Amino acid sequence: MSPPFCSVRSLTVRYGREAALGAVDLDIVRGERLALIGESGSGKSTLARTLAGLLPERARIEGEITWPALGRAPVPGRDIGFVFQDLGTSLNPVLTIGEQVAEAAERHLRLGWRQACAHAEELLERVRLPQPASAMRAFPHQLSGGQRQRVAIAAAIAAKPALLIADEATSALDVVVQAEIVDLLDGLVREEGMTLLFITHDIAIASGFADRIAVFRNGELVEAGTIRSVLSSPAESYTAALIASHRDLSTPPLIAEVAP
Ligand SMILES: Nc1ncnc2c1ncn2[C@@H]1O[C@H](COP(=O)(O)OP(=O)(O)OP(=O)(O)O)[C@@H](O)[C@H]1O
Ligand code: NI
Repeated sequence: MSPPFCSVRSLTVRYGREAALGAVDLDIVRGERLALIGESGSGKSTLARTLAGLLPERARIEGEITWPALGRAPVPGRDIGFVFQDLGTSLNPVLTIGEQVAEAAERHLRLGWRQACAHAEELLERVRLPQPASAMRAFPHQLSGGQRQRVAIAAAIAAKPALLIADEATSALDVVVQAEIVDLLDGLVREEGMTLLFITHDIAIASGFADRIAVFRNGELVEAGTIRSVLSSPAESYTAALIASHRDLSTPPLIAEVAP
């Protein structure tokens, strides 16, 4: 067996007195699409931010995170790309789409500005943004929410990160656009061989395309396993309740797809 991409051991994270994440053990397999699910406040984003080195300074971390497949500590932005939920804050309103994606390429790939702009346009094509050449000159407010999220994804993958973290990246979008973005992420990680950490509170979205699922509650990892095993025989009553609360999952065809 190849070494895990990332190995998390006894990870505890505190912002204040209480642990936001308590003694989490989790391996992330290279190339897998791992979904983190769980209700609001369960610690999903805390785990993602810890991996990406994006915790606030006052946060205290105990435990160990190693990157066996990488063989060194990841450089955030270059080895790990991050896409957030908030379509407003991840893009700068006063910079053009082209400038922001090119800036990411320039910074992480050490390209000259002209090359970075050419690369940015290719990236906009890769995320299937309509009319990438003219979109380069557009400002964020001129795009739809789904288009802005495509731009954020383009910036996140500019340096070809080994790990892409999407934290509720589709939650602010309507259902049809959500599905398009999930489809895009799925295609990109397959083509680029990226590992995807997909965070959602929506178990239906997670089960639609992820390989494995990790269920969080109150800062603890409740269970982790393949989508098939977790959906068909959840080990924990909490997971069973999450599944049962989702009508789409308790009715065909999804269960039929998942059942052995
Ligand atoms: N920057 C912060 N400062 C203080 N407490 C925080 C901070 N970020 C998160 N927390 C707390 O840590 C706990 C875990 O929060 P976290 O954001 O990781 O959960 P989550 O599963 O991502 O929730 P959501 O689905 O709402 O995004 C919560 O109790 C939350 O209030
Ligand atoms: Ni979150």
